[in-house]
Amino acid sequence: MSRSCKTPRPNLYLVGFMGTGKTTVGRTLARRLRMEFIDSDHVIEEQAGQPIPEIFAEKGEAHFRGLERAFIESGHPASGCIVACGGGLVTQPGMAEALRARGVVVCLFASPKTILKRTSSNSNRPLLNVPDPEGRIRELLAQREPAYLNAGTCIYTDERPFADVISHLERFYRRAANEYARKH
Ligand SMILES: Nc1ncnc2c1ncn2[C@@H]1O[C@H](COP(=O)(O)OP(=O)(O)OP(=O)(O)O)[C@@H](O)[C@H]1O
Ligand SMILES: O=C(O)C1=C[C@@H](O)[C@@H](O)[C@H](O)C1
Ligand SMILES: [Mg+2]
Repeated sequence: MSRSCKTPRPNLYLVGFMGTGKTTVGRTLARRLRMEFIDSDHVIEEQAGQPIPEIFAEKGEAHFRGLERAFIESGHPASGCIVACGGGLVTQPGMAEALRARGVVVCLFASPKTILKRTSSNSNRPLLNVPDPEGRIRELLAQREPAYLNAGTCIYTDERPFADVISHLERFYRRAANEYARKH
């Protein structure tokens, strides 16, 4: 607990596919709840001194997944944070359990069309830098869907104003944080 004994602040982990809003939603909610905001992608880039596309190109995806695992296991504070996780982080074996042991987990969802629209304006996602990004999104989403569904409570974000997603998440977190504190 990072604030007061009356206010449990377990970490909130936001997981889900690229472009579902983990970073933007997480940053805004953290400001509102006065929690620290951390983005696993940003921490990894900072520590590696390289942007993610370069890490993928020079060291490979498996190396990047190892950095994500190290970040979760020992690279961030134990409470008081909203953690936007990289899109593939929770799909690694054992990672959903590791997140649930450390806090509240919410998965943001969106349809392939929405994801395509939200990710098309930047090239910082090496897995989508391919000739047919929509096909790649569909393929990866189908592979990953079981892992996302198993990770935690899901919130659908299609056609949903940003403010709605944030208030829904805030209500859910307040309830889940109390429950988490009772159990831990
Ligand atoms: N509910 C929403 N409605 C409209 N646009 C949204 C919504 N949520 C996020 N966006 C927009 O989608 C884009 C991608 O969002 P964001 O970078 O937060 O996704 P992400 O889940 O963190 O992706 P990644 O896994 O690649 O880091 C941003 O431009 C953001 O403003
Ligand atoms: O979905 C994924 O596998 C990824 C999502 C991004 O957040 C980055 O973590 C990276 O580009 C890989
Ligand atoms: Mg992000």
